[in-house]
Amino acid sequence: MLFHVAMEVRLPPDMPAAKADDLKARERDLAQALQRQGKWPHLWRVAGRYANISVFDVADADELHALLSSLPLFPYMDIRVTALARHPSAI
Ligand SMILES: O=C(O)CC1=CCC(=O)O1
Repeated sequence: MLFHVAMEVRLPPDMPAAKADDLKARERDLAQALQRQGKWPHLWRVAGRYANISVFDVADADELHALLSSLPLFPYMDIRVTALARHPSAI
């Protein structure tokens, strides 16, 4: 099942740089593992914002929630999820 996921990252301005760097490094490692597994087939930067547009390919909303909530940056992200269904005109 495909989900469109929009993530906006909002790190507290007073977060120590070392903590932010650690969170970002762990986020990258997990994101790249999920990409290699085929569960995160699209990851795009939104130009001009600390945000991304992603597509996840997972079994269901429960798996998506488990993945998203395991992301190190999860506590600092505003996440909007849209479930995708096949368009009847898509070829
Ligand atoms: O930088 C972001 O948009 C947040 C993020 C998601 C996966 C990743 O590596 O960073």
